[in-house]
Amino acid sequence: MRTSIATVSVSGTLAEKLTAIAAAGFDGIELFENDLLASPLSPEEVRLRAADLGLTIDLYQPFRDFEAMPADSLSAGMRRAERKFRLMERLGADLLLVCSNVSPAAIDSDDLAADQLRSLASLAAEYGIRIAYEALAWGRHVDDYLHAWRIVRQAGHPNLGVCLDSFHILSRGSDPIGIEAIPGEKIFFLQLADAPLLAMDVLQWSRHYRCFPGQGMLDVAGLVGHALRAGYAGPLSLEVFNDVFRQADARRTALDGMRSLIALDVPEPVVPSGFAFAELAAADPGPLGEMLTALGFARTGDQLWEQGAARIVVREAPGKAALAAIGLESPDPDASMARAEALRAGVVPGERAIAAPDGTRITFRPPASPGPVTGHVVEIDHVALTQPWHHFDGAALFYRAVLALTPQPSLEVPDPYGLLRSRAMNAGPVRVVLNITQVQGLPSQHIALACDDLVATARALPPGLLLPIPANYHDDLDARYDLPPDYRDLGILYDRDEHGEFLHLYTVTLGHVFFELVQRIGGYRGYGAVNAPVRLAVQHALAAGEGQVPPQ
Ligand SMILES: O=C(O)c1ccc(O)c(O)c1
Ligand SMILES: [Mg+2]
Repeated sequence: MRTSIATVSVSGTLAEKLTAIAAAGFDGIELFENDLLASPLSPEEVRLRAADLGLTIDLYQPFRDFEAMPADSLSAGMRRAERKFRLMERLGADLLLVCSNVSPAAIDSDDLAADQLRSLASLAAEYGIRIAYEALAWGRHVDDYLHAWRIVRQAGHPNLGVCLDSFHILSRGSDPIGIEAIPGEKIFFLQLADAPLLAMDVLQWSRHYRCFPGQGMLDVAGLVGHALRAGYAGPLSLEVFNDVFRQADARRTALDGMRSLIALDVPEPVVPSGFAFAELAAADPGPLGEMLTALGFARTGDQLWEQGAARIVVREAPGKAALAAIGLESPDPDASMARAEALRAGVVPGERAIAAPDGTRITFRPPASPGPVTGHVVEIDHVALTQPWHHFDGAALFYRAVLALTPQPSLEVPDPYGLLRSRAMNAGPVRVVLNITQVQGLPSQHIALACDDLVATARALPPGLLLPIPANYHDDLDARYDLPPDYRDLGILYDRDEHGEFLHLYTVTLGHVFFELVQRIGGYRGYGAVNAPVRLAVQHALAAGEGQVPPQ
């Protein structure tokens, strides 16, 4: 299918937007009026620029507050429309989006709306232009797509159809099945946007938090299916209003948008079945090796450390210690790689690996048998990756679309200097936690190792390896739960949910990485996020050289 994107979805001047959109491989654009108004390019120049870049102008928008107005404002509306039709001739655009009226002056009459839209469509026809009528979720009298369709049907003009927008439909909780009752040729345009589930005014939600399909929690793919079954044959067009995208790099955003459209279309994902390994790199790998030894790992190869099914590769490379790569076990590594490439993942030159947006290399391996049992570590429980704030939605889309992980709701965690947003993505035992940092944030990643007995593990660790946890934390824990005194003595953090309990502790940070040791008891599903503020505060204090928290 043809792909399109509204110019409002990416940052920059109109010229920059066009360049970024073309570079990502889109076929066309929805030209937003404000982008044109602010552009020094004439409509003819915009038309030429788009054509040179291989882009068609699929839609011009928005045209507001036209229908169902008192009779005396009709001529002003028609005059305004005629100017826009002439403009569209210059642009070479033949589809105008008309949003349902939000004006307090609008009259609650479908007959009037249909009559006036019929007049508009007749005038448009003289210019070879068609009108796509869209129900805004906050429209004054028309806020539902089926209502908009009833008015279009009543108007009965060949140059009048509906524009369906997944956000307006799904945000109101309307059932998209009704789309299948609309003849495909009367669906003039299909706009796609996802959104996180937020309890807020729908206009604010739409104008600030829309995101690309797969980045939020709406079933955009299901809605596209209904439109295709109705016979819709126009472009799949992304229309995203998002405060972060307005500031982020346009090329990156446009590529994310393209990836989200490809993901709607690619067949069955290849779901990874486990972690094959995590790879750390450091100019001086010595301290990493020492820490792994202290954690009970056996060195089983030149660069390989193993314990149970947990495998850590330690490589010498310039820079401070950092997480460089993740190996995922795949039932079909070649198919995983092919899917990643189809979804425009960057392939690392000379390697069978792809690069995640945060730079982490990802490779796919067939499942392997576990290594030696040398301690209580059983496997890698999760990997936590830090993302810059403006890459968060892009990263979520990458891990969901390319790696077939299922996103969990975002959590917000207070940090001494800001708020950390955290979102887990998982597929069975493969768990990746994306953490957003703020400017002052600590750019650290961590590997969480699952243990079968955390108390025994902690007892065996040499002093100085663990992050010291303030006594206040354990005082509060004691107030809430009746826990073994070992937890306080060993600095173990604790959480529970309706499924079970979670014990965890953290090592000090080496370069940009630290380890977490975790024990899940009875199906606990989370990641101890309630305890993250304590960890972050202690890490900040240590990084600021505020010395050691006094031993308890
Ligand atoms: O927020 C708006 O006003 C607006 C305008 C045009 C659209 O297509 C839309 O979905 C929303
Ligand atoms: Mg829309």
